[in-house]
Amino acid sequence: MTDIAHIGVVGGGAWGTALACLARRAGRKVTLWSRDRSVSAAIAHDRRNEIYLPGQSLDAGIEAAATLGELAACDVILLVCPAQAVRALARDLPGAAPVVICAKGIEAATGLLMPEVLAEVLPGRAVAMLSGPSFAEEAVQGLPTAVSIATGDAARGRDLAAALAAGMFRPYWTDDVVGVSLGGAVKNVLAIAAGIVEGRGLGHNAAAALITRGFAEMARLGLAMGANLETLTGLSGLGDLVLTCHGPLSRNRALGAALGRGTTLAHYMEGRRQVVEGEATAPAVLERAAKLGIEMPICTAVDAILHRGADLDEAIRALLARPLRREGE
Ligand SMILES: NC(=O)c1ccc[n+]([C@@H]2O[C@H](COP(=O)([O-])OP(=O)(O)OC[C@H]3O[C@@H](n4cnc5c(N)ncnc54)[C@H](O)[C@@H]3O)[C@@H](O)[C@H]2O)c1
Ligand SMILES: O=P(O)(O)OC[C@H](O)CO
Repeated sequence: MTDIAHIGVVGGGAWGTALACLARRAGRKVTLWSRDRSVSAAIAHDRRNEIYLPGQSLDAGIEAAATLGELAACDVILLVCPAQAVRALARDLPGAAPVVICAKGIEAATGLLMPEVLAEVLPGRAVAMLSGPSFAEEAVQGLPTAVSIATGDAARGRDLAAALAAGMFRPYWTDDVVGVSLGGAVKNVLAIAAGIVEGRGLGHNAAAALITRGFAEMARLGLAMGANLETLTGLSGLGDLVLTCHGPLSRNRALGAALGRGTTLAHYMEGRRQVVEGEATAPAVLERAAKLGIEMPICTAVDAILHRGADLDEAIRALLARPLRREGE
């Protein structure tokens, strides 16, 4: 039995709101903080989050915290903000409770995985990573969803899984923190590529090739960083890659589709409040890969299209014109 009775959620976006609902369904007391107090107030009082989860009825009993300090007595804190905001928010986390990072990305300024950022900001604090194929909209509707929770301490992983599991939400635990952190970050970059394939009308053959060769890139980097193959082929790696590359609910895929149809990045992002993690993570993935001498041609093409003005059709032609090689090489 878990002794995790009270869960703090930092972030009132789509996933923070969904995880707060899931934790309520698991019978936990839940307190949610959002930097926008009108969002947390609406979640708590109206059971709505029309900005990030429009049209969804939320669970009763989520309490709104006006300050992060009000989370000091929580048994666990779920950190559910964009990856690039994790460092700043972690600095302000109160108490000593374990932190479960639910952001999928790599810090652009440092090239660090999310748990590596936490280790710098909160040295000695217990940290876990939650990731996997999980559209917030589906999870909050009570549709079946399975995720991975990674922590170096197996007993803590089991307790966290037990504290969040309920009905249709099924967390697995693992000690492969690097694998779970990396899979969720790289899949966002590849989902932008999958969107481009769709937006450009490149067909189903291309979509399947993109997922397969994209996974090869994720696996090459993951293995070089010490991840386990079973994690990379699991929920947080291949599982989330397949979901995000195919799922119309993906914001990363939607960005790619818009680019494929000829929209510019700046135009697409103008006035948009929802995070598109792959955009900032693309160069960070490549920096990490370069340090290890790992080739990631699809991620390189995505980064060039996003940030270096590369012509989309030229980038696609260049990918297909790469030297032929034995599969698996
Ligand atoms: N939406 C999903 O289906 C889903 C599922 C699994 C994981 N995730 C991951 O969860 C993380 C959060 O995603 P989301 O879907 O909740 O995003 P979102 O765009 O719906 O909401 C982002 C939230 O973070 C807040 N925020 C943004 N910048 C901030 C800052 N600098 N400081 C404090 N708060 C800030 C926003 O106010 C908002 O509450 C991302 O890393 C995402 O990849 C999302
Ligand atoms: O909307 P996306 O592209 O950020 O994807 C959401 C989740 O990460 C899917 O697991």
